[in-house]
Amino acid sequence: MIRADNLVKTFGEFTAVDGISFDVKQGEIFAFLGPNGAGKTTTIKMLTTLLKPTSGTIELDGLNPTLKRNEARRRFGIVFQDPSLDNEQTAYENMELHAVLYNVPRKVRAERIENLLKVFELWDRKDDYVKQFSGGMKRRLEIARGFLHTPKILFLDEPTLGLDPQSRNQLWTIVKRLNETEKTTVFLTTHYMDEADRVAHRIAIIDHGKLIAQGTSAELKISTNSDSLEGAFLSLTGESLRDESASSAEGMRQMAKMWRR
Ligand SMILES: Nc1ncnc2c1ncn2[C@@H]1O[C@H](COP(=O)(O)OP(=O)(O)OP(=O)(O)O)[C@@H](O)[C@H]1O
Repeated sequence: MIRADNLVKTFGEFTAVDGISFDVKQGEIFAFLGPNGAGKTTTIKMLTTLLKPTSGTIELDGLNPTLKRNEARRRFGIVFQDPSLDNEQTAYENMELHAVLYNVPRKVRAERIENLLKVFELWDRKDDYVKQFSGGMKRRLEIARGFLHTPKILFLDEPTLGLDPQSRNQLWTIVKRLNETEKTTVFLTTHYMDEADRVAHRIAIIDHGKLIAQGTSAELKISTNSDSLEGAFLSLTGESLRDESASSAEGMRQMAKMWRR
């Protein structure tokens, strides 16, 4: 469903993504796990036609998104780190606008919005302004919106950043359920190992722009002789996720991202 072959992205002299290849099957939840600055967002931007690869090829549902940009775009939904909801509109209005933009047929629009708002436990708040929502509710609404046009693939870039454990848990439970019922392929990035371990069918570990391992959580543990994903990660990278031993500058960057929500 998603195939990347020897994908490279350079910014001037700097190589942010350094020759990565992977294959995501239909219906799979695939996690890109890596520390801040590893190249996760750059990869997602290339996969979703927002950045042009320096070299390498991408295939999305059999299409080359660089050549068939609009056709490819119709097949996926994206939820980025930066919030894109309109705070001055209600939850329902945000959904409706997106449905119109993505040509969700008028006949099914209302039903689909109602279903998704119910699944994401926001139906009873549908007429409230988004500015009154908590961070967790906003994230749920963004992801509900991402599912609206029945995409074949949903890209989620660090969707749980800044959420409390309960909201993270709730969000993943819902995404997993939709992955099962709608068979949506999910490509997500995270730097939380427990999330990748719990949610993803397969995990790719990225660091300094390179994929250093990929497989199921069990495969990664076996190949590194570790009893946890964290142990596997440490064994593969020789370091803990940089975020966990964050420098003060990195800490501030994380805080800034959270407050922007
Ligand atoms: N437009 C750009 N120009 C120059 N450098 C960039 C640009 N975009 C990203 N980078 C650099 O590329 C590297 C990878 O960034 P990227 O955002 O892909 O990392 P990430 O793994 O998603 O991290 P985070 O979790 O912090 O978003 C970083 O060192 C970043 O500073």
